[in-house]
Amino acid sequence: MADTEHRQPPPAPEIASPEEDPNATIQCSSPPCFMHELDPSWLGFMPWLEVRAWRKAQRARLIADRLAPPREARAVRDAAITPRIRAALPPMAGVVVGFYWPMRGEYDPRPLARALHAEGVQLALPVVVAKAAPMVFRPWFPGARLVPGIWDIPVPAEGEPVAPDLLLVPLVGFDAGRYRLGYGGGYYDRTLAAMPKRPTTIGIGFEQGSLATIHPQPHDIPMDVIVTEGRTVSAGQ
Ligand SMILES: Nc1nc2c(c(=O)[nH]1)N(C=O)[C@@H](CNc1ccc(C(=O)N[C@@H](CCC(=O)O)C(=O)O)cc1)CN2
Ligand SMILES: Nc1ncnc2c1ncn2[C@@H]1O[C@H](COP(=O)(O)OP(=O)(O)OP(=O)(O)O)[C@@H](O)[C@H]1O
Repeated sequence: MADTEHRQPPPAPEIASPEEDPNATIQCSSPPCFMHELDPSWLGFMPWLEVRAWRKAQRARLIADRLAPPREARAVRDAAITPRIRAALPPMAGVVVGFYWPMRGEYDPRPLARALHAEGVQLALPVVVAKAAPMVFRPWFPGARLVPGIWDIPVPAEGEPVAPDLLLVPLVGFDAGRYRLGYGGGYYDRTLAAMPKRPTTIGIGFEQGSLATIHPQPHDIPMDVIVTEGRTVSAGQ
């Protein structure tokens, strides 16, 4: 009877185990999965250990690359950044600004810090007080006594910690989501996560540090604004 034939289950596919016959053709109801052949970064979920290794390689490449131009060319690049930071600053009355003491070819924010100080703005520098812990910010003013901190970066020798309302944050790299690549200590992320009132963050980098993605992780906190010698990128742009 035709009806009964229709109810017959389809013939079982002939599946030979690879041990039996490595050339056997396997019939499946859907194509075999090929996800494992794709670059995990393309899929958007590179595992953390891979991300960490990738970031380490990018840091080394980007730091060497930004130090490559002669000093004069780097000064020209810095000079294009200063007015962009100025334009991105909110009204500064009563605002505490955290900046940084530059190293390894970072944009030099010290002239801007001196100018802001002359305008009555209170400034502060980050201090690593313990490894893998949030940083504190100590007041800075021209002539403040500085001592070597982590990596020999100068930090104010004394002063009660202050809470910045605005942070100038150095970037090694950055991406289209305004996520930041730093030096791999996680210090800014930890500090921002621990601050009761999140300050406005202005990330400062160079165009050579632009990456498609830094493969942001749950701990990565994006910058509010990113300034380079060629662009100012804010939320909603
Ligand atoms: N000019 C400037 N000052 C700054 C910072 C900065 O980025 N620029 N910082 C911004 O954070 C803090 C210092 N940042 C540091 C970041 C990482 C390591 C560190 O020990 N890195 C490890 C690598 C970690 C890893 O890859 O897992 C190392 O080099 O061994 C030290 C200091 C405070 N001062
Ligand atoms: N809020 C946090 N709490 C605990 N660990 C954190 C936090 N933020 C970052 N980390 C850890 O810090 C490490 C480094 O992070 P990441 O690669 O993002 O550093 P980075 O932003 O480039 O460094 P830096 O800010 O020091 O320049 C990671 O192992 C990460 O898990």
